[in-house]
Formats: sequence, structure tokens, C-alpha cells
Amino acid sequence: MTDLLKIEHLSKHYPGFSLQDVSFTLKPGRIMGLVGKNGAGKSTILKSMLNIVKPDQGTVTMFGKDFFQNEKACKQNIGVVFGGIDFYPLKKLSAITAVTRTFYPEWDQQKYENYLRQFSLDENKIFKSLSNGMKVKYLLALALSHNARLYLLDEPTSGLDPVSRDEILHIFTHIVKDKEKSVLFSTHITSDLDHCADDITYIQRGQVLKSSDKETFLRSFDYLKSPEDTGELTLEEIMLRTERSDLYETAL
Ligand SMILES: Nc1ncnc2c1ncn2[C@@H]1O[C@H](COP(=O)(O)OP(=O)(O)OP(=O)(O)O)[C@@H](O)[C@H]1O
Repeated sequence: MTDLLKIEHLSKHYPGFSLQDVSFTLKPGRIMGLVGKNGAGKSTILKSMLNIVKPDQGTVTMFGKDFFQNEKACKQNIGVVFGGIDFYPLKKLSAITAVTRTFYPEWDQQKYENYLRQFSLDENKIFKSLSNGMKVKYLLALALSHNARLYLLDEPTSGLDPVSRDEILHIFTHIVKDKEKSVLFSTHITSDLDHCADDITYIQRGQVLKSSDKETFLRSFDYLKSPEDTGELTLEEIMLRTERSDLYETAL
């Protein structure tokens, strides 16, 4: 099966931080969670792979094509959400949508209107006036309405209440059901991944610590278990123990 996304040796240097030699792949029909603590480099990976910030090195192959050589064509087939970016803050949602849909020949107005209803979004509102959770939902509605094959979402569930989070995760599961589309999303909320991730990529200090299917991922951290642990460690326990031992080693 051809990978929908293949990232190889992606690097980006900022003063005081380096993304180093990041490589991982995403197959069709999969939901991949990108985890790591604050500042680990999750957003930098998503921005570098999309050329929003220029990577120093590395290749990104999307739908079998070199992304940097075929940026326009690839972008037609991806749905992207970055939190914290207020495009057109003073415009009504209806005006933002009118501009957005002109970029996508595959825009599906019916689907978009269904999401507006499902997310209780009022198109007459000004973007800036939405709560953070509603902004995320609106950006998701846009990303989900042009029949993309790959969804790249930076913390799409942050700021959402548990019911809305559940709703979004349910949508992700529905998207990948046809085994042709995939979702890559970054999150701090490890329980999101317990519920719906097929694959997990764990980023620590700008590097990939582990990237694999969830079962292999969880088993590969068995060395963190203590004699009191009878069952599998949860993803949260794995992250807490890994980051704690990293802190301890750094302090020594
Ligand atoms: N434009 C920039 N210029 C300089 N440094 C940057 C820039 N963007 C990000 N960084 C730095 O890169 C590092 C990684 O940031 P990034 O936003 O990728 O982390 P993250 O894992 O997404 O964090 P969070 O979970 O808090 O969103 C941080 O130290 C951050 O300060």
C-alpha cells in the first residue's frame, strides 16, 4: 500500500531549538497522533512539512509526489487546521467561507452546511467573536468540506469540551473508514489517542523518539514498567515516565 505521507530527514533550526532528522510514514486509512510535551516540536513539524516555515533539510512525499515540487496540487488534497491563527479576524464566517471555497474545485457545500449545523455554528458571526472551541470547529468544518485525502491538524481538540472532543474524534474515525484517507493530528490529550489512534509518533526535543502502530508503540515502552504494574502502561504513563527520566538525566 502506498504511503499517503512520507517524511524523511526533516530538519529545522531555530535559535535555541532544532528539529532533527524527523522521519515517519502514514499509510491510508490510519489515524496518527503526534505527541510530545510543550515545545517538543510538533507544530514545527507540521509547519515545516507544509513549507509554512522553510525546512533546512528533508523531503516530504505526499500521495507519492514530492510535496515541495508539487505544492499546489498536493494542497488541493489536504485539509489543514492550525489553532491560534486568526485569519480574517473581523470577517463574518460566511465571507471567509466564500473565499476559501474558491480554492477548492472539490468543495462540497452540502457537507459544509451539515458541519455548520452539527457544530452549531452561525455563519453571520464574526470570526473574532467565536470562542476558542468554536474557532477550532469552524476551521475543522472548512478543512472537512473539500474531500481531502489527508488531514493535518495541529491540536484540533484543544479548547474543546469533552462532548465536542468526542464528536471530533468520531469524525476522524468516520473519515478513515474507507481505508483511503488518513488523519495526522497533534495533541496533548493522551486519552484522545487511547480512543482513536492507529499510529503514534512521539516527539521529544525535536526528534522522533518512536513512531509505529499503537500496539507496537505501547509494547516498546515495557521497560518503563515497575513491579507494581500488572497491565499495559497507558500512553499518559509512558509520557510521564519518559519525560521524568529525561528531566532526571538532564539534571545530572
Ligand atoms: N518562529 C519561531 N522562531 C523561533 N523559535 C521558534 C519559532 N517557532 C517555534 N519556535 C521554537 O521551537 C520550539 C518548538 O515549538 P513548537 O511550537 O513546534 O512545539 P510544540 O511541540 O508544538 O509545542 P506546544 O505543544 O506547546 O504547542 C519551541 O522552543 C519554540 O519556541
